[in-house]
Amino acid sequence: MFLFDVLQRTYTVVFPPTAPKNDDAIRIGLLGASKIAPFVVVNPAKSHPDVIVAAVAARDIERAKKYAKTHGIPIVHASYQELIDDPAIDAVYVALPNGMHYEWALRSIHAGKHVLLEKPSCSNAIEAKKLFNHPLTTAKNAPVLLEAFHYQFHPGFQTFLSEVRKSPGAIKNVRAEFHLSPGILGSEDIRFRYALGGGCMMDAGTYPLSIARQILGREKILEPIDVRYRGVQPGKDGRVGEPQIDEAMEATYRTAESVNVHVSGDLLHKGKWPSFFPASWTRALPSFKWPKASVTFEPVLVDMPNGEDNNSSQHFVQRTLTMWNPLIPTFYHRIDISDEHTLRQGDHVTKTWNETKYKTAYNWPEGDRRAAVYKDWWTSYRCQLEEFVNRVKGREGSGVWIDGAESIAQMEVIDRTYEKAGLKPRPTSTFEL
Ligand SMILES: NC(=O)C1=CN([C@@H]2O[C@H](COP(=O)(O)OP(=O)(O)OC[C@H]3O[C@@H](n4cnc5c(N)ncnc54)[C@H](OP(=O)(O)O)[C@@H]3O)[C@@H](O)[C@H]2O)C=CC1
Ligand SMILES: O=C1OC[C@@H](O)[C@H](O)[C@H]1O
Repeated sequence: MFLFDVLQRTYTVVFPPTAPKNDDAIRIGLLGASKIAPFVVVNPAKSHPDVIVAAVAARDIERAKKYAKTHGIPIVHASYQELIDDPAIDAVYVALPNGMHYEWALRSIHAGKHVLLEKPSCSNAIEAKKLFNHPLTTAKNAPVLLEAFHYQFHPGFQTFLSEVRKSPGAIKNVRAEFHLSPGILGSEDIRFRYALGGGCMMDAGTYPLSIARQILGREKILEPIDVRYRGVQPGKDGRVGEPQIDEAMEATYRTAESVNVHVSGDLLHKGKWPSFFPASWTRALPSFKWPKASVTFEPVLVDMPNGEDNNSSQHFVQRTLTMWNPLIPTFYHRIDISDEHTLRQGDHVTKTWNETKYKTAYNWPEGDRRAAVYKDWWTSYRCQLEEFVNRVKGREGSGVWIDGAESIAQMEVIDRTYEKAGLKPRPTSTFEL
């Protein structure tokens, strides 16, 4: 049954049912013939009655035409500006290099288009403040602007968060990681270019950081206390080796409440094989790791369990919550709720045992109004598109949203992390409007 469900969800993700389009469907244009747009917008739009992917623009018109043909997009524009000036377009998806997000999001809002903006929202916090606090963005009837942290829109991550909120004890440690295996990114990839806003903390690392901040609550300030990175070795795997680029990064933060936060990202995860293989064999071999987030709480004193009624004993429970695969949850994810029980007499531990419950959430809980709308096979991108459209249309939506203050706060931590590492925050665009 388990394997059948995985295969069925996966099949439906790849071949989604196509919805007939409503007359007032939102017409989205793609800025850039990017690799990611088919996953984030083109495929999810097929099953959405209120979205039509109407146009694409690329720097090279021939490339745009080819892309349009592959993905069945009717209009091709010769430049990004031409697309955002097209009155037939209501919204744009900005999947340009990070260093171009600020300028093209602002230009699009200026042209009155709603914007789905790839993460990270900008190159740094200076840009993020300018974008999200711009009078064009904050005006009463301003277009919708959303940083595309897709994983937050999936019921699986929201279920994990609600487990965090209802767990006993204060949060003690948070750990989150996302490591990409080699072979996914080419040597010329935008992620290895400083001028384009590249680096691991701007890419794979931005997710675990965002997840940790979601777990803690956005008002918590993360102060980096130890940041290490692996730079790109020039010439290695054909990469240019820019000195400001972090190919991998590990950062430890502390909050004012003394919570320890550990975030780890890698654009080229290699060599982490079981120790019975000699390290000299495996050092250069690609390795795979599931994206993961975990939270450990302080132990709390609870009632004695039945049958252990000893007045001089105390019963403590310490919880650890783990979410496996918060980033691509539709195929498979799991939430482990693990309670470590300890009976103590004074300083003496008399008994310990562990209880673990497992949860998954491919949809909202049964009976919840949202469960009637969402489908188990919806990817986090499809969920995100649903909420973007709900906002544009002024509908109620799931309640999950990422506002400008959140996007700014995320960029502020990224900047502080680079500074602590001894690297420069990513460069600020000179574009003004
Ligand atoms: N939400 C998610 O899961 C993911 C999000 N992303 C984000 O999406 C964005 C794009 O990533 P991805 O699709 O992987 O990247 P691509 O390299 O495939 O796309 C980037 C696009 O930017 C355009 N571009 C404009 N100027 C430049 C330039 N100087 N150098 C290179 N490209 C340029 C290109 O457009 P043109 O077609 O005009 O040549 C290209 O299509 C990034 O912000 C990334 O962080 C990426 C992957 C996953
Ligand atoms: O989801 C993702 O996976 C691969 C990354 O490089 C990318 O930018 C990210 O959004």
